[in-house]
Amino acid sequence: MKAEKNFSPGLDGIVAAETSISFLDTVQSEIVIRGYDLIELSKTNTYLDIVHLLLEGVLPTEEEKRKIEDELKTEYEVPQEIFNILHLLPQQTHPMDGLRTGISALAGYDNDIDNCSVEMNKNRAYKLLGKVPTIVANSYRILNNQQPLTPLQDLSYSANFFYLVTGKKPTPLEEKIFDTSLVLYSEHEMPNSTFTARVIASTRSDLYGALTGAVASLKGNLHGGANEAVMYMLLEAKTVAEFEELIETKIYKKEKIMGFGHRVYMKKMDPRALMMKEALKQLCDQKGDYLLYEMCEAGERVMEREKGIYPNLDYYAAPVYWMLGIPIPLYTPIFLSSRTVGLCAHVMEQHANNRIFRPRVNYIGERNLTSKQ
Ligand SMILES: CC(=O)SCCNC(=O)CCNC(=O)[C@H](O)C(C)(C)COP(=O)(O)OP(=O)(O)OC[C@H]1O[C@@H](n2cnc3c(N)ncnc32)[C@H](O)[C@@H]1OP(=O)(O)O
Ligand SMILES: O=C([O-])CC(=O)C(=O)O
Repeated sequence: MKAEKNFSPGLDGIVAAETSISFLDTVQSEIVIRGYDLIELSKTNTYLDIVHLLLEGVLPTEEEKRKIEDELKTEYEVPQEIFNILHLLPQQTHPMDGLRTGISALAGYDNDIDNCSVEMNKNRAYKLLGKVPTIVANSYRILNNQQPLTPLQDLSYSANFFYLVTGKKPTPLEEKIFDTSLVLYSEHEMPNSTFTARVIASTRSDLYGALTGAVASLKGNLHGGANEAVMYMLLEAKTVAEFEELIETKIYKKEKIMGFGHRVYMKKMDPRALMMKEALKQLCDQKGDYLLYEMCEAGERVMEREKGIYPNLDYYAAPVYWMLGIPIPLYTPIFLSSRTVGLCAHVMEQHANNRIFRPRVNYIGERNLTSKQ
């Protein structure tokens, strides 16, 4: 049957929204975030600057930054009932599913949930930015029979998050690199999870529901779940030669290599990956151990030679998180936590200028059947 409607599998190349939040400009090689280049921002600004930029539309003054940090600190605490729910989950539950459950349950604490005004959603976004790191870390701890950790008020936002996921206070270098990873993960135009959140929001459903859907989307290893998959793949090899062989075998078997490829960057390197590669180098310099760095570079060379495909952010974020001492099942939840701000900005924008998403299909099934014998 001839297709009657425009159809692009995976919505490849289809424009799904008008936005003033972000844009991947592949011609000028720029990740535009409210007018700024994300890569430049990651060199000079912190995650809280990006939070202010995404939610308020402008970079903050020093005083505004202090104010949002103070405000976020008042939101670190999570209702005990959320932890009680997490305690009821089977131990094999992935922390990403614990996080999905936790964010979903927070909806019940909102007394004005049907109010989707920009101001209300912005207040919710700040509350979520305070609570999500606490839920991320403690869902992992609870599911691993460890006592939940209490956030430390005397640390910066990112240092406290680092403390929650590792159980130790970061050195200045560790804090800087962890914060940079949060900046790089904060927002990226219209990936599957953001699209999911906007589709849910477009029915006038609430921010918690939109985020819950986005968590489920981001968990998949074609998307955010790739950072954990990359680390498991790296751990399969003990030497550079073994890692090269592993990648070659996977290519031979026509398997997807985690941490490579991207719908928008296609055959170019994700510029965020380069920033994390530099961070990995710094961590290796400090430790005097370059094995992971050399394995990653070797993997890059094999993929360039055999497939002409380059790393995305997850490829280098994974070994960076490993070197920082973060448990692997927390890599994707950390990505989601950082992306919370971008997702909230998109839900706010969708609610403020909404039309329900309702696409059509090319029907390729049967017609004119009859139930009568
Ligand atoms: C931060 C992030 O969320 S970034 C994404 C993280 N995800 C991953 O790293 C998972 C691995 N990568 C992939 O699966 C893909 O590159 C995606 C999902 C990111 C993009 O998918 P799409 O845009 O649909 O590209 P698609 O999967 O069609 O790939 C196009 C071609 O490149 C190949 N290809 C793409 N990525 C890879 C890869 N990682 N390993 C091997 N081959 C690949 C495909 O096999 C396909 O080849 P073919 O045309 O010969 O069949
Ligand atoms: O843009 C995408 O499709 C995936 C991605 O890199 C991200 O969400 O950071």
